[in-house]
Amino acid sequence: MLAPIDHTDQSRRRMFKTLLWVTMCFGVLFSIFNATRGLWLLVGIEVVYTALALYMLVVVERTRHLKTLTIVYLIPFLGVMMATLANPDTSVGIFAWIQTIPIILYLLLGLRLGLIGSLIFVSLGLYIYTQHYTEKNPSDSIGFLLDIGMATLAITVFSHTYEHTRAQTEKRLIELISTDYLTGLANRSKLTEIFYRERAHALRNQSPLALVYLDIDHFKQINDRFGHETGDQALRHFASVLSQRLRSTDLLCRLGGEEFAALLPDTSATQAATIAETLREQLASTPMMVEDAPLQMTLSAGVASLGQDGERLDQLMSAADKRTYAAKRAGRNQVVSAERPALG
Ligand SMILES: Nc1nc2c(ncn2[C@@H]2O[C@H](COP(=O)(O)OP(=O)(O)OP(=O)(O)O)[C@@H](O)[C@H]2O)c(=O)[nH]1
Repeated sequence: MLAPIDHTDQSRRRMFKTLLWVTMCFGVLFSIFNATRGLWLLVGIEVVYTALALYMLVVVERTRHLKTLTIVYLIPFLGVMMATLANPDTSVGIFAWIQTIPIILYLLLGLRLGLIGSLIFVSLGLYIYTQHYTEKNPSDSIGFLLDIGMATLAITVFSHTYEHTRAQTEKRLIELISTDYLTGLANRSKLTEIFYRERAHALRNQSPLALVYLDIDHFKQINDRFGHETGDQALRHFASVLSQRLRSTDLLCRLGGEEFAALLPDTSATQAATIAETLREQLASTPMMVEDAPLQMTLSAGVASLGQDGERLDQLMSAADKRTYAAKRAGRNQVVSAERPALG
């Protein structure tokens, strides 16, 4: 049995941990450095922040609210950075750190928050710079401001483009690993993921949840008689006919070969058997055209429901599979459920 797909962004978690380690190391170094210069307020802030980074490192691995935790950490992080920039005793070279803002924000928070955060904090950093240095040495500082402003703009554009491409690629990959290439339906791994989501919803709301196994009858004969290409076409036909009859909240998926399953939220076993019966009739009355002649397909189905047949997906699959097998043995082209035994 496949485990549900974990869409938690592992790369962001890793990136956040890297930032925490970097903050801790620099926190220690800067606090020693600032202590030697007698900047005790900064030393205090850096020590507290290093301790916070250490605490976050402990919780980051198991948190389910990674984005919130990241924002909670980043706001004081950027606040400390701004306070350091604003301190007239720090050197002008400290402004080079402004360039790390877009990289950190895009990699940790994604496109929208990355852009908003970068605009706010980069502008603020450059504003602080103009307040503290332009007046002291106007000729040097304008050039420096332009250099650092342009370099930071370039880094922001690169970070934005990189994050956009990465997010698109990730979306496409998730689509690919959860879709059956032949029919375009969801595949088994998507069913696993959606089942656990729907089960949580059903348990929370005390609502029913049903699973229907659907198996094309004598599919091998289609392959043997008309060839594999037509067999593939028959699978697509099956998927298309059944999809049209189901609700948008139902999930039809191809388990493999000529076996399919439909996950029906808010549906009792009795209702699911009626729906499966409708699907059976619809398929039988919608033949596929092969070599200009109609080819009728039929299906055998087995119904299982959450609670009655178990709590886990493998238990429901096993119950539905057994009932489908009973339908096959009883002559095919029929639906079997706990209340509706095989006929024949
Ligand atoms: N064309 C095509 N055939 C496939 C695909 N996957 C599995 N098959 C074929 O599906 C057939 C399944 O045959 P069986 O398991 O005997 O099932 P059946 O002929 O439908 O018989 P019953 O289920 O007992 O009614 C096999 O011939 C497989 O080669 C596929 O992706 N495309």
